[in-house]
Amino acid sequence: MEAVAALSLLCCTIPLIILLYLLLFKPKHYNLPPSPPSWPLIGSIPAILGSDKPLHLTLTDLAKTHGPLMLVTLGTAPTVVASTRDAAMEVLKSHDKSLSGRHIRMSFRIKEMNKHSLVWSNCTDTWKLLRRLARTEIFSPKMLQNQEPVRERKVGELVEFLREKEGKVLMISEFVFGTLLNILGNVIFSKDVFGYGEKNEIGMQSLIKELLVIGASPNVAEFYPVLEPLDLQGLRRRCADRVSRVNKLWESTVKERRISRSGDPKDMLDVLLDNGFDDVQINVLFLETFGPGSETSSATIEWAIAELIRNPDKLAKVRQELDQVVGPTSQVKESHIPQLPYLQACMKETMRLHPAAPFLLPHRAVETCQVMGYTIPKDYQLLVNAYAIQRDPNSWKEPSKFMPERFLESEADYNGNYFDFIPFGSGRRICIGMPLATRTIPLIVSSLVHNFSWSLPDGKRPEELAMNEMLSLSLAIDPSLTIIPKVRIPHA
Ligand code: HEM
Repeated sequence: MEAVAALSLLCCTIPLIILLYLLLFKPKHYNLPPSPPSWPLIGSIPAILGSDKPLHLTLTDLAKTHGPLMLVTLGTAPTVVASTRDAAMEVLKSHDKSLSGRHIRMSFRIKEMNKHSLVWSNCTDTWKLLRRLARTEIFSPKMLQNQEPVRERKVGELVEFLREKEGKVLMISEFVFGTLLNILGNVIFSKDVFGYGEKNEIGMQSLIKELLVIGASPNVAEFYPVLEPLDLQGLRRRCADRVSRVNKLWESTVKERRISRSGDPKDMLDVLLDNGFDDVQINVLFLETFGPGSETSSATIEWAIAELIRNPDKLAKVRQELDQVVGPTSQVKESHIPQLPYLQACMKETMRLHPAAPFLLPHRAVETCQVMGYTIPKDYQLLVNAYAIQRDPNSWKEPSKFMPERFLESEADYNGNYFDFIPFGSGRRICIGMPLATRTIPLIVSSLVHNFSWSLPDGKRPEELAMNEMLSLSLAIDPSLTIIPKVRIPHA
């Protein structure tokens, strides 16, 4: 009797469980993009872990088998990856609005922050206001021009510091990162935040670096979103701690400016105060300028120097152009950059081969939509594989080679209209810092090339320089570049 009852219970509950599963988890009638083999609960993790390569290379390889739009389920988290120019155009142009949401990284899900975030929020009215302020005021041509002498001064300080280190082995990214923080500090609130030497250091560099490292650490909740509230690895808690410590570093600056604000806006803080932003909003926006602005630019500069060292003939061409346009004993100014086409081609070629954000920032479908004949259900995460696109042999001749010349005759620019080349993204979420980055990065690289010749430690030859990639929040060279400066231009 009991057996019969148990059997009937089982017969009733199994279909119920299947029905619930299909209703809750299985999108019906969806023609989802092709996927590598996927199993319940683990998804395509074996296909990803089976490769010993970093994620951007594994996904580039998988796309060769599964196509330009592929579905990769990591644990239980479905992610659609777009890996060709046409797929990127569909995601970032044709379906820009539907796919413009953000998938917030689990470690950055700090309530107070995300509410006011520019980077992680959907395209809300506040986000639109912030983008407008960024375009028309904070990074407007007028503001950038007004701040030009400060940026040149900050790069001059870097050059002076490096002169004193002539003949020493240096990890160049450390000082470039500090210089970028100072440039950003002056864009944000007209102050330096990094000192070349321990006694001048206020701790901003280490806090920002720690925050980026913690944020980039693998978080099990990315694979099993249901675990997110538990913060099992304590990553969100540690991020929140660094955020509150870094906020304290500019607390008094904001307070003083609230009392003494007057005249035309001269930096980001003035613009935010003029538009009625409160302290919490200001903290979030400062952090979202220091964070994405420093790490991406620093990685790009390091790659550019590494490529030029590895390619002495290209380095010689950059030097020759600088000697002609700037003069052999003068310092580079931002106003020289438009007259330096070969340098600009080197910058583009660096960002093509080594995009600092190889998947852009993660997008999210805000509504279900059809892309290239496949369905992308609401809330699915989307990655645009800029790394694969910018090395696609269908678009680029000898795609793995550093050939700046290819950009001399090309129309390709950073503006997101040329879908083979999207280091800053495209569409409504295109990088807001692009006008600043495209001034600062060539200024720093050209100043380093013009003022110094560089050699590698231990007598290593240029062709022996390893160009291994490491993907954390940005795509970085691994190990960090160490070089020895030799002064070319005596004191100006
Ligand atoms: C080499 C330098 C840089 C690169 C390669 C870069 C790249 C990117 C990319 C790929 C995106 C995402 C686009 C998308 O999701 O479709 C982005 C977004 C963003 N970037 Fe940059 N970036 C750089 C420098 C900067 C700088 C200097 C700042 C600030 C001063 C900045 C601030 C931001 C912000 C706030 C966003 C989020 C925009 C939004 O979601 O609406 N970036 N950047």
